[in-house]
Amino acid sequence: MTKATTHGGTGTNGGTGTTVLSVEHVAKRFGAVTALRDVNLRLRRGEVLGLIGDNGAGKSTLLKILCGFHRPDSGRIVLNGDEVTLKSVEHARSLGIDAVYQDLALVNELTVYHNMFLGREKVRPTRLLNNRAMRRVAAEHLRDMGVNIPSVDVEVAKLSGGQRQAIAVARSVYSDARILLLDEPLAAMGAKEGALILDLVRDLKRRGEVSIIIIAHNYAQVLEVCDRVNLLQHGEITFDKATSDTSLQELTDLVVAEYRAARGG
Ligand SMILES: Nc1ncnc2c1ncn2[C@@H]1O[C@H](COP(=O)(O)OP(=O)(O)OP(=O)(O)O)[C@@H](O)[C@H]1O
Repeated sequence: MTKATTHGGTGTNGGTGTTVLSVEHVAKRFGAVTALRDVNLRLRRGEVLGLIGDNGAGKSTLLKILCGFHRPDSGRIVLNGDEVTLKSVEHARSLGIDAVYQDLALVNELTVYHNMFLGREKVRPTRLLNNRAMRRVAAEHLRDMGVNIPSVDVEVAKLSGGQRQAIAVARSVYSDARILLLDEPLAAMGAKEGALILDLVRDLKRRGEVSIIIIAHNYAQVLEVCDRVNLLQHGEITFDKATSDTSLQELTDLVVAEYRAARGG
């Protein structure tokens, strides 16, 4: 397939956003497996970037590099104009990059408000907050973000997958995350739950403070919520367009072409 990568092109998210994060020639191998060959990607301020690609294309590996979990073998990561070496998940978080995974790292047995503060003490000291204050702050923040849950006193285990996901996203935003990485946030969710997350992403987009990379397999949802879409194929970004310049048909055709090429047809 012809590469259509146009990094830094216009026509995305108004075309004016400052680049907050760039990935330059990033490669990563796991033993004999080359997960990422030569990835180049840009994320602009306030932008929602959809990352699509077949199973095993390297999407999760890329996100894990960006959240400090994996180190790239080569290449550069530039954050707000400065090259950074992300040493750990905590380090990336301290720089404002936070990932929300399917398993979410919420503690099911704890209440919503405890979870809101869990493990985030380094970012925003909460030692001085007593339980009552934590409940109040958590409730205010969730309300402010439009996350509707019955009460911050309920155990996370009692909430739906969509509500749990929303709390994990709200927690990242509360911890001052400026770049959110969402790995298949809509997978295994019903239409109603998925809509909750899509609404939350739209709301964050409206505020314009947070930039988001979202891995998704449902192209219709990608087109609905993202400003731009990048396709990762065999460890490289091979397609980069504003969602307004592409279509469900084009994205589907790309993936079908890849499938046919892999089958030798
Ligand atoms: N920790 C690891 N050790 C060895 N190989 C790995 C590891 N993580 C990923 N890989 C391999 O790297 C390649 C890319 O995997 P990755 O999970 O990044 O793909 P993906 O695009 O997220 O796929 P999916 O959509 O199925 O989640 C695959 O071949 C995978 O088996």
